[in-house]
Amino acid sequence: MTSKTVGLLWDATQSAVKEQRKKLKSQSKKPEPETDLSPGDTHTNVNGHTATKTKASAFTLSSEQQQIIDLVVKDQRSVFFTGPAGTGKSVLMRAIISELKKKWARDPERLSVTASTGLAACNIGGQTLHSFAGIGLGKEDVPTLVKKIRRNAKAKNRWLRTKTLIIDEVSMVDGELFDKLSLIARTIRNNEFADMLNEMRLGRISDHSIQTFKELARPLTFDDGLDVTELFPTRQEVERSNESRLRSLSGETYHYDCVDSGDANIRDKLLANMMAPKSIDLKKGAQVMLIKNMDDTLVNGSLGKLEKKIKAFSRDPENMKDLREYPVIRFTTTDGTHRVILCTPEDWKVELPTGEVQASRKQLPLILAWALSIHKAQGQTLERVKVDLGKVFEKGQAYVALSRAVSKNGLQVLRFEKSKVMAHPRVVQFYNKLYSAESAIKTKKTPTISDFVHQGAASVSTTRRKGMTVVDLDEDDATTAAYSR
Ligand SMILES: Nc1ncnc2c1ncn2[C@@H]1O[C@H](COP(=O)(O)OP(=O)(O)OP(=O)(O)O)[C@@H](O)[C@H]1O
Repeated sequence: MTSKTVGLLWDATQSAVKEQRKKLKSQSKKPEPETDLSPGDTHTNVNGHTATKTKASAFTLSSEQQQIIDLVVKDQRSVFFTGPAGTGKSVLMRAIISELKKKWARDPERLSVTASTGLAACNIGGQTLHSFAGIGLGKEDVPTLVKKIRRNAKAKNRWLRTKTLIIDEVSMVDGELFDKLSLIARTIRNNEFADMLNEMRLGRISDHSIQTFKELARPLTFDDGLDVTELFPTRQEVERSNESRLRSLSGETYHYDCVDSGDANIRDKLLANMMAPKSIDLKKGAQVMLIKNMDDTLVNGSLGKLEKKIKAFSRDPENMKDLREYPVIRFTTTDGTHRVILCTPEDWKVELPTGEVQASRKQLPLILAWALSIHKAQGQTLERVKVDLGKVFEKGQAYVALSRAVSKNGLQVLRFEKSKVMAHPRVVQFYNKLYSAESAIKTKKTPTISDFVHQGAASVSTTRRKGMTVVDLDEDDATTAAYSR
């Protein structure tokens, strides 16, 4: 074998690949002495290992092989590794694949194992690069190939879902094809939804984006029995919606009150904006949202359904005698799988900068989630969102609501109108006043330390303006800017 590529190497140009090939030729003629790899190296040469050649299962990987595995698996670097015959490239490749399979065990689509030829692909249990890419022979130009891939749901999904791409025998991939693949990757993996939101934020929404938003009026259905969360401008609308959905469920209501502590004179005020509610009513079948990060896949914003309640001790060591019934929730996790969790009360604290706790609330980390207020949704990212723009939204609120969605596939928009989503003119003005750090350096005199020396209260703001752009937000701007993140 002559060469391998692991990782997303789409930024390599044809000339860079040629350059690599030249290097490889000279390297395989005259092997270099073994060198240490620094974590920053992404192009590495596998030199001869000293370990005796035994069965794959019987030997340990050399430190050089292990370093390359770490670069790929832990550091997630784009890595090109190669070396003369018999230096352990295939063994290393198998080890990398096995580590990556473990890493993506819950989401196997994230790893794509490919090779330039059918035989090589077979050897590593993968598919050919052409078949992964869905490009046939790949002779057409890039726009035609992109259209071809977009028509093929499976191929498109592979391009979108893959996080790590392995290409074995990469030296057999023609440089021109490599450049085409790089361009295809950039075109297909480009996040159209992020661009649409950005246009909205800057007040320059294109006709194409308007049309795309209008197409999002279609209803969304999911096979895990969970519904979209509808975002409303007011709390009253949220309560009405959640209460009516809860009433429509039959069965017993489970009521949970919070336990607040802290100075009674101020704690209500301090805890007023807390996500965790003072009390919550639940029923079997209720749609809920987790409001705390539990681990990597169960996060603030995860949606779930109440399955039942069971008797359990509170996790509070002081309340070990508190044998209460707590809800068991079936959550859909960030990786699309399901987890069934017993939810017991959690703590939320309001602290002074010194760490002193002023008030705290103990409550289940759950809220009803058929409906949510824009205010509470701020700062959340949601997999499934419904926004009816026919309702009254304040300037900037519609943008916040729509930008809560992770993707347009999980967003339903009713009664879309361009005028409803445009940013506040003052926000647009604010963004127009900004320019890049690079141009700031080019056009402005570089500040010296004397520019920052305090020269009396009255001169502070003008002194600061010498070297950098300071855009003062008055209260009004600050509010609208906060709404337009
Ligand atoms: N860490 C190791 N310790 C001991 N033996 C090893 C180690 N890595 C590889 N080997 C052995 O070295 C031999 C060559 O390894 P391998 O087939 O991976 O090399 P290669 O670089 O892919 O070679 P080629 O380019 O010829 O296909 C094999 O017998 C393999 O079992």
